[in-house]
Amino acid sequence: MRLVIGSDHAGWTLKKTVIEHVRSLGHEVVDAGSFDEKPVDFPDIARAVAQKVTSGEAERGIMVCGTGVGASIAANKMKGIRAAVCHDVHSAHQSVEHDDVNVMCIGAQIVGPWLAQDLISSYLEATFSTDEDFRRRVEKLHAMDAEG
Ligand SMILES: O=C(CO)[C@H](O)[C@H](O)[C@H](O)COP(=O)(O)O
Repeated sequence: MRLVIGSDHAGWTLKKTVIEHVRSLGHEVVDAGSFDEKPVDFPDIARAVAQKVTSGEAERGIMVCGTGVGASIAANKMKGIRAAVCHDVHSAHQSVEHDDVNVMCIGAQIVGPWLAQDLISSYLEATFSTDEDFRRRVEKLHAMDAEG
């Protein structure tokens, strides 16, 4: 899978671990920044991550900020994005299986590198269910996007 991965300054250190882990699982990474510890506004990086997902340049995204909250709010402003903060393994895979989440957000001030790697493995192994209930619900999310 091709993934776009971004962070703000608060997530920058964890992003390096995330990228290494994703590559070790055999996935391709597009690095959307940030590239150092200089303060950067999370909406700018979340926008770049979201655009690479909605354009098809990447299949899914991962965003790391301090809490994951700002990143998920920002990414969800973009049409076609279903972003979620996932700090437990169950949410990391169910968010894809049931909700077709395409940007997972992690808070570097909340989870350590080992849990982050488990979250990412669960997220990447999961696929969207073919169950019609889940498909119908996500169709309703698409309809909400279209309403603006
Ligand atoms: O967690 C975040 C947004 O939800 C950000 O990554 C920042 O950590 C948070 O906004 C605090 O900002 P600061 O510039 O790092 O003090």
